[in-house]
Amino acid sequence: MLQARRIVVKVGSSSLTTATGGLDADRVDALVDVLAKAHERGTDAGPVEIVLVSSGAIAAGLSPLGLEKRPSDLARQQAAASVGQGLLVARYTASFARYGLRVGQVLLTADDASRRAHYRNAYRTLEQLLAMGAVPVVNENDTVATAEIRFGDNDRLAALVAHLVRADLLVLLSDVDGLYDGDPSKPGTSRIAEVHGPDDLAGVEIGSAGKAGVGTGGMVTKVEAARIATGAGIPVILTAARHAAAALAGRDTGTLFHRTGRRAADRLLWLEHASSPRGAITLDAGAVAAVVERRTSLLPAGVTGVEGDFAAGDPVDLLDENGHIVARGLVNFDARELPRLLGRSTRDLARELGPAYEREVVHRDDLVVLTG
Ligand SMILES: Nc1ncnc2c1ncn2[C@@H]1O[C@H](COP(=O)(O)OP(=O)(O)O)[C@@H](O)[C@H]1O
Ligand SMILES: N[C@@H](CCC(=O)OP(=O)(O)O)C(=O)O
Repeated sequence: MLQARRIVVKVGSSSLTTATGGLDADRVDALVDVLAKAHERGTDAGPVEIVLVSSGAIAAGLSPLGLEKRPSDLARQQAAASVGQGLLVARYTASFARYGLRVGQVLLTADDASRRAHYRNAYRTLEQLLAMGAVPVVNENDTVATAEIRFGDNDRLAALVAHLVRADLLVLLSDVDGLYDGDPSKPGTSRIAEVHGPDDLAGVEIGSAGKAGVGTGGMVTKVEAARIATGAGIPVILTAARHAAAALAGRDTGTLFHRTGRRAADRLLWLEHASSPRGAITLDAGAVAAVVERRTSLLPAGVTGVEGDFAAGDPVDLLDENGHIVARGLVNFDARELPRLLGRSTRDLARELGPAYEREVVHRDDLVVLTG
């Protein structure tokens, strides 16, 4: 951990704001003190780069808009996020400036991150900010994210950002100092120091957000984030924001999730975990075998059915003839264009409708096979 050179740190709303809404400037400063010092201290191999994934926009916007608690409707959440994100970044800008550090705001949605051009842009911006010594402050782009394209929780976003920037470590900071074997507010529960894989979670009661009322996903989304990151080869520390200094100094704190896999850095992890399908395409048995076993592109000839109202570029699920999801991909046609192409060879389609119709329904580079 001490040798981690690139660290993604995610901080939850409950660690930055008061329960009634409003930023707690002292807590923001305390977090920035820890991050700036870790950056300055560096490792034997060079400086430490920090990417901060910060929640808190909605919570920070509540009291300025006269809202007493997090509203249940998306429109007012977006209004609160719009006001709160500005305040949040202004606070970080002032706080990091005490150390001569610049911050750069990066707002992402689940939807655009799984698209090739947007994914590359996000990657390039983050790399460039780090190369210039700035601290990227990432959040979901709440004001434009509609219900279908929302992450909703920043834990998963942080895991995917860690993968995107090829981080050495993901630190999830919350109001609780680790994963407990049951509801931590109840007596008799204890902290789990290390998780080596799913078996260590058997019997653990993983609950939703606590009483404070500003957090969203509770432990469910943190454990899911840890699963995504560790599966992609990135270890995760989950601890309380007040223990951030200890965690970054490599001292034993919170819960350490060991890596379980190693996965090449590509945007398909985003397609798998971040996108919500806008429709479904049914494949015949030959196309299922081609896509799942031979990892080829999906051509119109192998498609037997289309559901949903998607547009070219949207994520769709690919189903076998029994309706089981076998893959997810970015489709190259609008839903209304597909019915007349079904079962036809690309050569026929090109001859009849023009070369634009020679394209794959889903290109293999835009396709992730879902196992299990
Ligand atoms: N098994 C568990 N171990 C630890 N915390 C848990 C567990 N189950 C539920 N929780 C709750 O999850 C809360 C943290 O989630 P949340 O409020 O969403 O945090 P944040 O705003 O930091 O993302 C804790 O305060 C705790 O009440
Ligand atoms: N994008 C939202 C954060 C959503 C979220 O995941 O919140 P939290 O559970 O506090 O990490 C915001 O800034 O309010």
